Amino acid sequence: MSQGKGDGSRALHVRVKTARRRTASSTRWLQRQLNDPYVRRSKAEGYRSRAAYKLLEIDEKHKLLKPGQRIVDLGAAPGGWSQVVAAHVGSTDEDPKVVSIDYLEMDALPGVIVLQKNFLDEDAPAVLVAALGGRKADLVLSDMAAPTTGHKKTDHLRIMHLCEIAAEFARDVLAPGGAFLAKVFQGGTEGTLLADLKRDFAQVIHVKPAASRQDSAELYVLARGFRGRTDVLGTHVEDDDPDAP
Ligand SMILES: C[S@@+](CC[C@H](N)C(=O)[O-])C[C@H]1O[C@@H](n2cnc3c(N)ncnc32)[C@H](O)[C@@H]1O
Repeated sequence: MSQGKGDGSRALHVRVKTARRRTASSTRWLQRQLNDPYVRRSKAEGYRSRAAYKLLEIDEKHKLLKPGQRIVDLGAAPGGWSQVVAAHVGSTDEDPKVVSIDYLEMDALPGVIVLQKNFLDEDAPAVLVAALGGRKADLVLSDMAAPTTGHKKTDHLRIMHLCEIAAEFARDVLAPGGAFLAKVFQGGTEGTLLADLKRDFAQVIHVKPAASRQDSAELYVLARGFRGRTDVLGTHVEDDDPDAP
């Protein structure tokens, strides 16, 4: 059946309204960027993202970063956190100590092995371990966030899923005493994830740096003092286990 004149003009009206809403939202976003002191600071200080200040603040308070550490940065693009950690640990191209992964393209950074790959790919952990040269890491960072859908429950579930997989990976690659810092959502980690972190790390806390927008539901879980790998029964696995990475 052919579309009536009324239907056509209604469709056009909806399209105009949608376009106006999109323009208004990009204008609001642009305005927020222009007014954001962390965006201005990152441009002035040469950081690729305002996110760099979240890690700098967490480190200032909790003293996470030390020279010589090996670090994995999950969800690294555009590279603010990688810049911060590479400088702190003294990573160089000759002896790279930082491995970063993102499914988005990320410009090269001195002292950082940059992998363009989806962390959820089945072979991603093996690729990361190979990039570490088979050595253990001292710190696993995850600032991974899937694009938001606007549906709070879906966004919460997606970010917590990324955190769970990141925590599983951290257990496999961290040296005893190592730490895990990951983005979570609103109420923070709970249930099995929190219980598992508390079992495997000496200290688990949630932190919200000032650079994290106050109106955002973002929060970070910081787990320190990794006790070493455990098997499915919760028994500790020795480090020289031939199956260990
Ligand atoms: C908030 S940004 C990270 C910002 C970064 N920490 C910085 O300082 O520049 C989140 C990143 O997570 C990445 N990401 C989300 N899911 C991912 C996945 N499954 N695998 C790899 N990267 C992912 C996104 O592409 C995005 O670049």
